[in-house]
Amino acid sequence: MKDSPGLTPLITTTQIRKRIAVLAGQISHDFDSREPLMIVSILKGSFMFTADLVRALSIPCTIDFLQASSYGTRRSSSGTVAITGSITVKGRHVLLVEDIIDTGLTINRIVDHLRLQQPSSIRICTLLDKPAARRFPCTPDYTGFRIDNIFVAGYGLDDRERYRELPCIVAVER
Ligand SMILES: O=P(O)(O)OC[C@H]1O[C@H](OP(=O)(O)OP(=O)(O)O)[C@H](O)[C@@H]1O
Ligand code: HPA
Ligand SMILES: [Mg+2]
Repeated sequence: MKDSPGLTPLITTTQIRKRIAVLAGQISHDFDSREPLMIVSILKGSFMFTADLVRALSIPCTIDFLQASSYGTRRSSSGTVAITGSITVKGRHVLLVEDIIDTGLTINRIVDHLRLQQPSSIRICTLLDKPAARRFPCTPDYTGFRIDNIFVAGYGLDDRERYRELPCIVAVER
């Protein structure tokens, strides 16, 4: 990160790649005997994780997207989640793919929103989990890395819309 002063590498590209291989193996095993798994990627933050995760799966899946936004240009949640996008999950086995679960507000709003359509099941896969920041309960079914209560960016995650393109996760200077 020579060109980005203030950024401390936290999780390397290699660590991410290896961890995704393990997660994809577990997911492929758990959903093996079911109908095609319905991947629902929560944008924007999960675009890179989703792209790498689905390529590592060995089971058939479909891929849909919802956008959920609550941080905007802040480093703390606004407390209001704007959800955009329309998908049909009735009768499907859904795997929500998130980049990070922080307070837990976004994932709770999305699960409530989708449950109204009566999917067969909803499971949650997150690359990062910040349990110390939780204000709304959530226990993900698949977790890449548990991290401390610090603001991070890279690999899809942003700090005021910056750094999404980085191939690794960095801690952002406060
Ligand atoms: O658990 P929470 O406290 O709700 O935080 C997690 C959510 O916040 C971020 O989304 P953001 O609102 O920044 O939108 P973005 O993905 O477009 O950056 C992140 O991508 C998660 O979806
Ligand atoms: O630590 C974070 N980084 C980027 N986006 C986020 N959204 C919730 N927590 C974070
Ligand atoms: Mg964001």
